[in-house]
Amino acid sequence: MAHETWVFRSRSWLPFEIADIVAVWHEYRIPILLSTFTLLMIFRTVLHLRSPRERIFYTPQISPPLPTEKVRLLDDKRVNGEKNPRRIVGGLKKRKSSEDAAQSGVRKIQVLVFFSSLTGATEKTATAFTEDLAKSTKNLEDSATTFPEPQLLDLSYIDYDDYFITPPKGEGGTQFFYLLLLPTYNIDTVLDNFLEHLQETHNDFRIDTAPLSRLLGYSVFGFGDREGWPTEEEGFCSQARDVDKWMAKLTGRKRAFPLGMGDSKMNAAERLREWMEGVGDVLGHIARTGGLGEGVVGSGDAVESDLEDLDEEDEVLFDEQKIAQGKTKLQKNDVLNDLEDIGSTLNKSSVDPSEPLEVDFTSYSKKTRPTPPPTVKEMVPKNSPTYNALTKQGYSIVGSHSGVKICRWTKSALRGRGSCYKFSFYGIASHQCMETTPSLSCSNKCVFCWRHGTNPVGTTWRWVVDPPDLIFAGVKTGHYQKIKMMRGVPGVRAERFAEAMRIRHCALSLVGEPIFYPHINEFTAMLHAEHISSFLVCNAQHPDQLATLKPVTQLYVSIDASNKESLRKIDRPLHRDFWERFNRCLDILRERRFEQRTVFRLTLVKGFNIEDEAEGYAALVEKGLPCFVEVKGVTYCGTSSSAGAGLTMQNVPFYEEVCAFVLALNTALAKRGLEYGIAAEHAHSCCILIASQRFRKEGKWHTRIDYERFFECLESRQPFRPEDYMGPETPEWATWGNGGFDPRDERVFRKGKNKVALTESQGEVMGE
Ligand SMILES: Cc1cc2nc3c(=O)[nH]c(=O)nc-3n(C[C@H](O)[C@H](O)[C@H](O)COP(=O)(O)O)c2cc1C
Ligand code: SF4
Repeated sequence: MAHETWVFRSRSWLPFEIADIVAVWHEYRIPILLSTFTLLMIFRTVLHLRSPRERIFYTPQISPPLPTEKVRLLDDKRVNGEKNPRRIVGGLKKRKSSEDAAQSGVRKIQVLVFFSSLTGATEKTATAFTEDLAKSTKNLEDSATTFPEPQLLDLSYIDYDDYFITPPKGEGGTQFFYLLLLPTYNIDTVLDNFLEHLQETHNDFRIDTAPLSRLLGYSVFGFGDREGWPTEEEGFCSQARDVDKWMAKLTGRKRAFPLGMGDSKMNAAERLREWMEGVGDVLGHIARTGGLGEGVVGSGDAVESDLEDLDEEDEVLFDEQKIAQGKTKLQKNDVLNDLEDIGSTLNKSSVDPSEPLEVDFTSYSKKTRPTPPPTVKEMVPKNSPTYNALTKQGYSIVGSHSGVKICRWTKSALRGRGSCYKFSFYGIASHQCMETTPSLSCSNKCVFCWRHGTNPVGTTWRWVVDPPDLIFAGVKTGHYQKIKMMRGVPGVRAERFAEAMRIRHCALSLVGEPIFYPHINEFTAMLHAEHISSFLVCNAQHPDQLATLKPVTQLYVSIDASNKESLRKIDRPLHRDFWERFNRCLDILRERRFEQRTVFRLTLVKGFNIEDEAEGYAALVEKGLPCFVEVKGVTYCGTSSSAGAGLTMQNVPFYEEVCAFVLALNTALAKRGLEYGIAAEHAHSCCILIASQRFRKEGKWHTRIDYERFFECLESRQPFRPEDYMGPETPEWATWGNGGFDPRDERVFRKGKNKVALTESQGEVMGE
């Protein structure tokens, strides 16, 4: 009854009956339920997509920094080097990104110094190091960048997952930079676990192979003991080297500075100081630019033979842009294309028609002499094929007619793999040598010239002349830039890298003819003012310029043949009076032999200038009386131009053939009563040195140079003789009969080369 009353009452004010609703529900409930469910799903999806995604790994916030002691107390799980199960935790967490920092306009760079120590030496050093670092990073701060105090973290106490699976999440978009100071132990220590962790992380298929790529960079310094482990092969600093390798992989090759290594009983403090300076420079660069900067495998040298030695995984590429673009190895190789290939890609028809034609003003009659072009143009304009070809080959073009490039020996020396023959003969450390030219143009087209086809030729200067200070500053910048690019290359030694940041020698011989440049004397004066020695090579075709050249440390003329016909065939000179010019240059050299060290450089090409020419060369030596005669086998480069000149591998002499020639020349010189002798050799680059007896004292050769003495002599403004800056005795290993390879360096044979078919020297490509 009560129910009826309620129904009745409802009826009185509702517009429809409840029974109707029930009926509707029964009829439409399935579509209603389905549409409600669909709407809910859409709503949920929209919400999900709009909220920021988070990676599944959890790592704690790291700011404010935890002192080492606290870290130790919080986590003593690893005290005995025990390995804990890997923790991978899921969950949605909003992460602060580095964009926050960008938004606030201030970049925060947190340096974390990791160390490990068993007997306490590394811990002590790392503590002092971190304190010093705190001071030096403060000096790098400006309104746009701050460096929170570097943190010192003991690898025995931290949880690796917090730092070595992904970088920690810093507050306010803090970015991280890792430094690792590590001893090496050939017994089981925490470092074995650490290395295992790095390796596992790299190989874990659930994790990105480079999960630490968000780091700004990293660098490792190793402590070892050379007394027990004298060489790297025997285990010197082996664990630091391994960590360095794994970190390269995990960070996506962000080795910010080369691995440093120090002998804790001998030189660790000094090596660490150099390494710290280098790391400081890199941090400064990051503070200024936000990144590690440009860099490619090697230096971009077209003759990048070293590349073959690099494990592909070890290659280092700093250029973030390139990484972002995902450049393939193929593309990179394309950039580093071989000189040879580039030479051939520059087909003859690609000569820039806008460039003035070569004109030999010296040999036209007045009547037929064409009028010179009215406007003075640039020798190598930026939009010319020559510019593109040269830059592709790894040259940095400075101004409009100068170039700089680091040679393969410079790179080899940076990696402790030997310097060029000039170290054996004259004490030039290749990693401190800059190869450059103030004139990319030349007046010969030598058959063996591997730059032929890409460099401009001409007999007179008819281009814009750049001021010497512009060239000097530009080539130094270009050289240092290329050295810096090497800092992430595996095997580069920190101490050599640090030394390389001070140029001590300049080889003016790269390509073209340096004395062609009208201000060559001002340019060499600038080198000397900075105590950079000068080795200048000229092609014996510009006697007037040679006559006015001021003393350089060592003056070369290229002697590519012993007679006129042979010279025409091999040098293919543009000057019609080339033989007269050549002879005048020899006369000038003879006059100069008591003012500076003079050198004949002979490049032997089998089938062109070796056979039966020893006598002819002896006659030339008698004419020029150089202090030294460098004899070198030609290097085959396989360019289309050399092939076009009929040059093949058959024209490359074996080292034994070069030795036989040198013996014949030595005999021919003795027959003429000339006082010379075979002083030194560098079999590795197929090069032998004949020296005047003026450079022999008490039965020992003194072919090396006292560079500081040279500058003293120069600065005294008094006349001086080459003997005045004669250096110490030529080292035993460099003298004739001993091969000439510095025993302190590691000898590396190029992979895939058939050592039976090629001599070492044939397999190597000379830097110049
Ligand atoms: C048992 C033992 C093994 C070592 N093994 C190596 C080694 O394989 N290679 C190396 O270069 N140094 C080796 N060392 C030298 C240490 O790495 C070096 O003394 C280091 O400075 C020690 O640092 P720490 O005092 O921080 O532990 C070894 C030293 C010891 C005591
Ligand atoms: S090859 Fe030439 S440029 Fe290279 S290190 Fe030797 S002298 Fe210097």
